[in-house]
Amino acid sequence: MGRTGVLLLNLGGPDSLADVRPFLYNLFSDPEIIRLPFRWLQKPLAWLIATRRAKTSEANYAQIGGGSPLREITEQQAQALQESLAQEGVTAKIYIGMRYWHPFTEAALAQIKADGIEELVILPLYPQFSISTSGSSFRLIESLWQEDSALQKIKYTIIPSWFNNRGYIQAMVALLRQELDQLPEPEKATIFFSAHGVPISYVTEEGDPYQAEIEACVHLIMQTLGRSNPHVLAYQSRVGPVEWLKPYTEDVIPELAASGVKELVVVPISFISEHIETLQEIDMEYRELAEESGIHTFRRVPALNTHPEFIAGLRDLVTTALEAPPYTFAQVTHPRKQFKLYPQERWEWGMTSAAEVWNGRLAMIGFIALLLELISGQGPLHMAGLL
Ligand SMILES: C=CC1=C(C)c2cc3[nH]c(cc4nc(cc5[nH]c(cc1n2)c(C)c5CCC(=O)O)C(CCC(=O)O)=C4C)c(C)c3C=C
Ligand SMILES: [Fe+2]
Repeated sequence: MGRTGVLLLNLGGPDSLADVRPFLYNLFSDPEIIRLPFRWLQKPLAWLIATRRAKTSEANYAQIGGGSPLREITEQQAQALQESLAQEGVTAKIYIGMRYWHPFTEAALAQIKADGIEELVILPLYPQFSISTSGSSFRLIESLWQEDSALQKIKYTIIPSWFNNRGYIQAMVALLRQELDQLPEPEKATIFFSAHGVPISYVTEEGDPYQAEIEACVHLIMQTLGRSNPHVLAYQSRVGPVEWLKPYTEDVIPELAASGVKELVVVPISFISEHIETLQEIDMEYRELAEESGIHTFRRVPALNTHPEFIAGLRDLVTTALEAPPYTFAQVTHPRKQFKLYPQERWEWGMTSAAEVWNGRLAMIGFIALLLELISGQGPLHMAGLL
């Protein structure tokens, strides 16, 4: 076996409050996060949204100590994974590639080349695949691969998602059980699975398997738990005006309270590390909402971080991937329809479906603007003397 490396992928988070705005700019510059018909619009719009959002986002990060703990926790996970692999006789160097903040994926790949890695396992730290997370990182790595002959010499394999991994499920269940058992009547509490949302169009139009993998994961956790607690699944962290996967966490909490639920145990389902969406959004915002709505017990299952069963699960994923035939970028396709899940459909001139949609939207905007101008008697066409 040649020199082996494992590349852990994650989203990244600001290390300090000063990093929040540039981090948001990087995030919104990604076409997998905001989809626009014209590439040239992406950066100016990213700048605008990052600038508008920075204040709220900074205040949220200030509430959790002034930055994201994601980098530190990921480093601990990398260390634990390296040790666990070594115990199984596998010598591997672990690299961290964040998508939107340090240590960036580009820097990790440069180090992988410098270290002369010959065999690489690419492991996203997202249990469920989404075009917006693992897909975005795969797209970036594939494009870097295509333009670099040194990278092309590395034998690589991808693990697209691992929501059904044994160690992961068992660790989730162990933590959930621990939390339930601290209640006077553990079997009565409602288990509330809260997943990070994505725009619904990713699932319905682009074929993102994210929702199906989240639902399958919830099913596996409940099956392994083997208890009859009532449970619900909802989606949190919505950004922007478009419709996201439903139901929304902030709607379901008061609905449950209104139906008489008094005890909630929240399971953050799409996150394996503590970060802003667990420490601030769930622990502060949703807790307050729950208490205001009349829920008297609100507990949150901790994120996995370096839970030993979870790390053992990651180790098994790596060792299995090293033994199996390589799984390549080209194989990350829609589970049933066999089209590639990333890169997203790019804007193409001509009679494409994207062109039809955008022509339709622009025509509607133009029609409404004309109508408003005719009703109000004011507007650019009047100014130009055309009306
Ligand atoms: C499964 C995990 C995640 C999915 C799916 C996801 C999609 C997604 N996220 C945004 C917008 C934001 N995400 C932000 C931070 C953030 N998101 C995830 C995970 C998923 N995102 C992580 C791990 C983090 C980092 C958290 C940290 O501790 O720093 C942010 C910034 C924070 C904030 O201002 O709220 C934004 C914005 C979109 C639009 C999206 C799908 C299209
Ligand atoms: Fe996010």
